[in-house]
Amino acid sequence: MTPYERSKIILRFADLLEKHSDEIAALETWDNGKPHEQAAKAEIPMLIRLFRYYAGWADKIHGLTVPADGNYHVQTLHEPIGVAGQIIPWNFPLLMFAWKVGPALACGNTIVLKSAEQTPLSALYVSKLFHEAGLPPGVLNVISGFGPTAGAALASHMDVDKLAFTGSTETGKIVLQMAAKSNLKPVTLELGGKSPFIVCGDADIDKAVELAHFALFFNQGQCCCAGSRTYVHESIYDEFLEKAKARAMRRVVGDPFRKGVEQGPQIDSEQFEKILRYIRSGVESGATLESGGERFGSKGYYIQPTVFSNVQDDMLIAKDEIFGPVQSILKFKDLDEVIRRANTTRYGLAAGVFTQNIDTANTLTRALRAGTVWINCFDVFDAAIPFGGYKMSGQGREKGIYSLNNYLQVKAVVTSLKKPAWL
Ligand SMILES: NC(=O)c1ccc[n+]([C@@H]2O[C@H](COP(=O)([O-])OP(=O)(O)OC[C@H]3O[C@@H](n4cnc5c(N)ncnc54)[C@H](O)[C@@H]3O)[C@@H](O)[C@H]2O)c1
Repeated sequence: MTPYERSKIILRFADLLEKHSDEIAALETWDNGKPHEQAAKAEIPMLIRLFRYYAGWADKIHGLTVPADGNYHVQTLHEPIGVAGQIIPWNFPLLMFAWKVGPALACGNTIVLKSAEQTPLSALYVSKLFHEAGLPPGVLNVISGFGPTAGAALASHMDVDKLAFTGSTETGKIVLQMAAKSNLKPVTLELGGKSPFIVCGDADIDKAVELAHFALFFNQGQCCCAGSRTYVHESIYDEFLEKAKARAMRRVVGDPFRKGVEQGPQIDSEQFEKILRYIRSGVESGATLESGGERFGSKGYYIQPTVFSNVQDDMLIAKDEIFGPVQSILKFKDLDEVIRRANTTRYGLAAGVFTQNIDTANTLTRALRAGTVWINCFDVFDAAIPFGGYKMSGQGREKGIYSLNNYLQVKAVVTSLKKPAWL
């Protein structure tokens, strides 16, 4: 179909998302356990915005004419890559669906998307809306299934032309190998992180406390880019710590459908147990437990908002991705030191910088080895902003203009010219 027709279908889909946003937000909370207010007020609007953004791209994708030596007319065609295989995780079921499906459809591909086994519900529901919007049968295929079977089948399939994966670094390595061993399909990977959140001595402390809290605890701490290493300058460390602890203790945990609740349960028993093991490891390795540290209540996979101080870089809680509501606060003395320490990680997804000094901000921006640097803000996920990791946080970028290349082939067409009027 023409790009304009594709664009109109995606726009109609966005309208349907808007129309059904109440039940979609409820489904997302049922599926994942995240606070309903978060799904309704933050995530569903972002979902709709992202599809409208990519609807706008559908009819603006084109190649170039290229000047070359000799009597030739040279052009590039930007073709759809073909069948896109997409594997997504459970922490943001619909946003991850959008980051994958939006650009792939805008570029004219067909899709087989596998949702995470913990959260199959909302992706199925919105796919039905896509068909209502006029997407022909067979273009978007959503399957529910387990990783080592359904996911592996996609990664190693000879007729899948491109693979986009979001999940753990461990699984990312497995699917990359599968792609290499099958048909060498290109792979984009969005993987784990251990992002530093750096609070300089001149920062607005109250704002920094609130944003550091948000950076870590948002979505039950289940964010790949969570600010999970809070580095605080020694001159403000004590004040920051007291306030960060007080903020964590005020965090409202409970039934995600209840108004005002900030934190729901973790996704499943496996993650719940893993987080509690990391909390025990923090205590055993000598970090100071300032607040939380235990299960919240006696029913469901709820965990108390937990804050550790006196965290050292070589502790497991400072090195591994915990993926839970556990904030680690570390002290630093000077800029060179914090740059070195922030970069000493196998990950490189994101970083937060809090300072009122533009020179400090500029120095840190260029020195930090991370795919996103947020300055005096965090978790800004506009559809146009590329997202992805350095090092073992992944390969390639999603969102924005950068995602289009993931779903296109470039064909060079060279035509011999007999009597060119000009070259
Ligand atoms: N970078 C990002 O944008 C981003 C976003 C969300 C989550 N994550 C990362 O994901 C992790 C948590 O999610 P998880 O536990 O669901 O990760 P996971 O890697 O186990 O699962 C992610 C997806 O991969 C599938 N999968 C699992 N094993 C597979 C296999 N052998 N072959 C093919 N597919 C397989 C799963 O079914 C699921 O759909 C965290 O480490 C987090 O940082 C990263």
